[in-house]
Amino acid sequence: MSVRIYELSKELNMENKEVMQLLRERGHEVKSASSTVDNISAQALIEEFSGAAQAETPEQETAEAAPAPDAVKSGPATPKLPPSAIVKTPDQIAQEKREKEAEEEAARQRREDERAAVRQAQRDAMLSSTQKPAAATPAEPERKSPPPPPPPGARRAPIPAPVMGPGRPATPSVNVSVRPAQPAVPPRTPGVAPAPSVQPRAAGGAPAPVVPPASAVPPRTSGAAPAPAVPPRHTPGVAPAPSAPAASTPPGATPPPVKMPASVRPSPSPIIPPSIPRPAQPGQQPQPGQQASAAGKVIEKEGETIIQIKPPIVVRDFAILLGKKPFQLISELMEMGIFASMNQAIEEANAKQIAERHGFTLDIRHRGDDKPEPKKKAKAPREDDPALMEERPPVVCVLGHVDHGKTSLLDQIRNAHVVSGEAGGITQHVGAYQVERKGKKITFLDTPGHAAFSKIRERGANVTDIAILVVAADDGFMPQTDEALKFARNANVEIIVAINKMDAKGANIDRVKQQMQERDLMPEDWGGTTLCTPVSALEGTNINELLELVLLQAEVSELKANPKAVAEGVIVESQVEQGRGPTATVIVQKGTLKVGDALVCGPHYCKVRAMMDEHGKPVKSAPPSTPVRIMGWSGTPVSGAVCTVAKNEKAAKAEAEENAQALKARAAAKPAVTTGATDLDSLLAAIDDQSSKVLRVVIKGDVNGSVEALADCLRAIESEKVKLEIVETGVGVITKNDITLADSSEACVIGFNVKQENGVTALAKHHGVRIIQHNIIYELITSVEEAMSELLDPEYREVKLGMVEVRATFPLAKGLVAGCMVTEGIIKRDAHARLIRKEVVIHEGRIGTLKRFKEDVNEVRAGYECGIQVSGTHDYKEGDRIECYEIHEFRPNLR
Ligand SMILES: Nc1nc2c(ncn2[C@@H]2O[C@H](COP(=O)(O)OP(=O)(O)OP(=O)(O)O)[C@@H](O)[C@H]2O)c(=O)[nH]1
Repeated sequence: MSVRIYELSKELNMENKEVMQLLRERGHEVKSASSTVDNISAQALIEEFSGAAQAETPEQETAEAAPAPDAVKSGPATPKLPPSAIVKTPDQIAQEKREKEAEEEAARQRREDERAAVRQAQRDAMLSSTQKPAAATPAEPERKSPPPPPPPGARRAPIPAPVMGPGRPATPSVNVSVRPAQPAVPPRTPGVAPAPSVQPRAAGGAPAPVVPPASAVPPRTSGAAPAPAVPPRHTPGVAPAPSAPAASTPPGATPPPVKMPASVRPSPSPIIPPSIPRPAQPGQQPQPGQQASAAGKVIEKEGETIIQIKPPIVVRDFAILLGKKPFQLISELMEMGIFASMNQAIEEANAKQIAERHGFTLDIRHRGDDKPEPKKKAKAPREDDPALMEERPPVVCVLGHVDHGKTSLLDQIRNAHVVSGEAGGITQHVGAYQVERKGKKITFLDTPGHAAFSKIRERGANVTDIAILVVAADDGFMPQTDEALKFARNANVEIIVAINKMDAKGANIDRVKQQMQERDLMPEDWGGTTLCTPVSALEGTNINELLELVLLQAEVSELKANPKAVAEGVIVESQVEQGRGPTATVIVQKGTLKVGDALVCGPHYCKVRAMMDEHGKPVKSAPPSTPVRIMGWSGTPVSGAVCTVAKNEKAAKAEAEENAQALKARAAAKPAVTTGATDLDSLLAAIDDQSSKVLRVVIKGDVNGSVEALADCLRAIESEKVKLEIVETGVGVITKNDITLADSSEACVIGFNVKQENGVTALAKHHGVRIIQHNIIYELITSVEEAMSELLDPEYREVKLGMVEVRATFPLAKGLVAGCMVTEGIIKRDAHARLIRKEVVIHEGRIGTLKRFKEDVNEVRAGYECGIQVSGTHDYKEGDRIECYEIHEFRPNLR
């Protein structure tokens, strides 16, 4: 219920202005005479002033109490209304209604503002209560404010307590004001006056000034005294004494819950429930692990004191965390040129700087930073878990100098006849085979011995566990034996030396052992650690002993792999097979490869269509150390590359495409060769380079490794006169496409150990493309060198044929003929001739006429006489000499 001011004025018999002034002094927000005031306040005013008014005008009361004479006259007496009753006209009611609606709207707005202010105040109070437990009561909303002191001279009625919501605790004393559940302060019950708000008492015991309405009070900030001009006595760490209430407690009112002298009052800590972590006191270094502020905390981690805080970093919160007083932080900020109030946020960089200055590490936790990490899936058992490892066959590589008997040895071991099938009697690519000895498998790699295949040999060494170094007993260590030893050592594989050809004439096993010793390969029987045995691949002597040594070494090395791991293998060789497409020989290194698996190897992928062993027999699965030939590749992967099993064919294809893109990008990123000449020398070199001849080639080979080896050999041809440029390399038969490519790039086709597709010869003839083919690598290299030198311009050299001496001259119809004696060599008709007189060449021409007696002849040898006529002259004299020679064309040397 509320009362209009003009009604109240009437009631009080006062001017509207006076009443409005009175109400404003009491903290009411009144705008006009039609503003309302709550019933209780109105009642208080009435009680306060009506007595005075009565005392001043007693007759007025009588007049009011007695019915008006007019009323008596005009009709029945109007019912006597209580003095506070107000009679309104319909217009007044309508006007009032409109005003009420406007008022309500304004009030609603005000309430929202107030609520926001209260929330802020509560937050502040919470912080300040944790920081300054005995701080003064927070600002109360307007309606809770005690009335202002009455004007001097005015009679005061007892001031009623502010209206409180049901169940709302009375304004608590000291620091518990914001904790509604504080049991020490009972809620106000109707009819019982609550304890008036306790105001901080100024030093000296003067009554605390009245707190102005909340709207007039700026939001309270932690550490700052509330609105009163005199701040409460307060020293950090010492709880300030609660001040006495401003007015004496009314009878029946609940006494303030905490009211003790400062000397005996306990420190604020007991008031703080144990569940609320004790904050750091301002100016006191916060202890790690202690929650210093609702906005953050200080923790100790790995010797570092870390402040964890959520943005925005408000000065007050930050000061608490730093163990500083807010004003100290504010002044520090000012020194940095930053002006911020306690409630303002500062930038993260500045906060970091300050934190570091005070020996803290600032950990700013942005939204989402605290999110718990997604739970990791249960760990799958590690592939390299020793418990999952199983024994696997050793992969053995046979290395050695050319013709020292590597293939013969393998041949003996597996009782096959590979040697006879090899072109030129040399191994030209890697074969992989598996043999069994005493129920245990051994995987063998047969590597080529020719120098051109050093790369393949190196690769062979890299994928093996044990290297058998074959040294011919009659030849000893040779350059490629040393090279093979280097590969084996680099690949960190165990070395077993097989001294082959022990049957051969001139075999000297001790000499080989001596050489082994020199190479730090001390044989076991000489007190060293290198396993070594003499063998004869030809006669099959000691082959079993050699296999025993391999198994012994494998046992010592404890070769194991997880057959259940994701399969992975190394490409030993790849090729394009007719009717099969690209195939690759792979040695499985871990896991078990199965038909249907999807593989990825660099830019190529494969859905394993079929797998075959070394005998061409199909196999369904290949456990570790098994060599298999795999069908289903998208291309020919590079030898030595690792292939892995992908989730499915789609994934393998996508990965391969990604790899291809990456390869392209890498190739594109390679710096372009600049031809810009910087000085005269380089300019000349550039001109020379441009004028130098180039042989472009398209290389086709039976297998990837051979093609690679051939390409390496061709690149190694050194010539300053002719350069070799490889346009394309490929595996498989020479196709029409190769011819077309060669034609468009003015290249020739080099085929190694491959056949031609039908129609290739005709197409090549048609386009004038040259095809150079051989099954033996070194012969092919020689042919390519010849083709290169053919590009060079021919050189011409004079070849002297003979010499004649002019003995006489004979006149003929066509002029003089020189009668000569051939003194050396041979004189040929049409040959070049030089007429020399007294060591001076007087004429050069050709032998036009050559006669023996009267007959024309083609040639006359030394010791015979002849008649010669040199074209273009008849000037012959006795004693002249005629030199006869030919001009021959020569192919210049490549180097
Ligand atoms: N006397 C004798 N001759 C052997 C023995 N082993 C191999 N040979 C001969 O040595 C020659 C070369 O044998 P290969 O097995 O082709 O030698 P390789 O080391 O495999 O040669 P590349 O394949 O070119 O690397 C052949 O003529 C063999 O007959 C042996 O134990 N005793």
